[in-house]
Amino acid sequence: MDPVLDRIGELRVVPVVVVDGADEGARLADSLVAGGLPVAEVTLRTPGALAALEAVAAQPDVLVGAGTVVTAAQVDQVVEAGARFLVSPGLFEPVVRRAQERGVPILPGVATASDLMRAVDLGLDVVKLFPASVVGGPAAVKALSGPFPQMRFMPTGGVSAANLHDYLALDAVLAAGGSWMVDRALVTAGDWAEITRRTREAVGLAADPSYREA
Ligand SMILES: O=C(O)C(=O)C[C@H](O)[C@H](O)COP(=O)(O)O
Repeated sequence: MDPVLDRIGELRVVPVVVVDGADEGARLADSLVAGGLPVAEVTLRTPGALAALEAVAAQPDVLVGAGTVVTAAQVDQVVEAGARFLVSPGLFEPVVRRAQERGVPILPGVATASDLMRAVDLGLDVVKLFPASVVGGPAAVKALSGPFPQMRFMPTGGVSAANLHDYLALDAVLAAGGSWMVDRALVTAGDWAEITRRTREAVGLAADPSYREA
């Protein structure tokens, strides 16, 4: 597997963040490092998302990716801003192919077996399951893994501290993604301490081996 995806698999949890501008990006990076989870998927959902991405990328300890990448042009923009992995809500071939041309791993969103067939055809071995809770949660991962035993998933959408273990217990799950640690309201309120607390809690949950026995 790609070394960046391997690293995501070691970290097991990927905070999905909505941050706007370099200042929020830098503070976010510090908060995640303080919480022991040096990885972020910076979504392209704010006017200052690229500046935020660059600020996170400037923190050498943090593995930064870009989320909500929906066009091939955005692939170029985020790679140039320093993104080391890309995440897309769906599977759109021009986006996947551009990422492959740029040599940056991409996790496109899948929700059906047909999406997975296209992912396999594109040579992918890790995908995002999105929106995970809506398409069936851990049961959907299990069911979709049947015909695609080599595929690994990053369920995202509706993941929280309350259900993280249900996903991480599955062998097919590389890591789980979600915004619960970095709620947008906490960012706008400047409550970086709460972001660090939630991040640390997620790290603790991911490190707790009890879910393996469930
Ligand atoms: O737009 C994208 O590319 C995304 O990455 C979507 C996010 O993964 C989800 O919006 C996170 O879902 P929640 O954790 O339920 O907030």
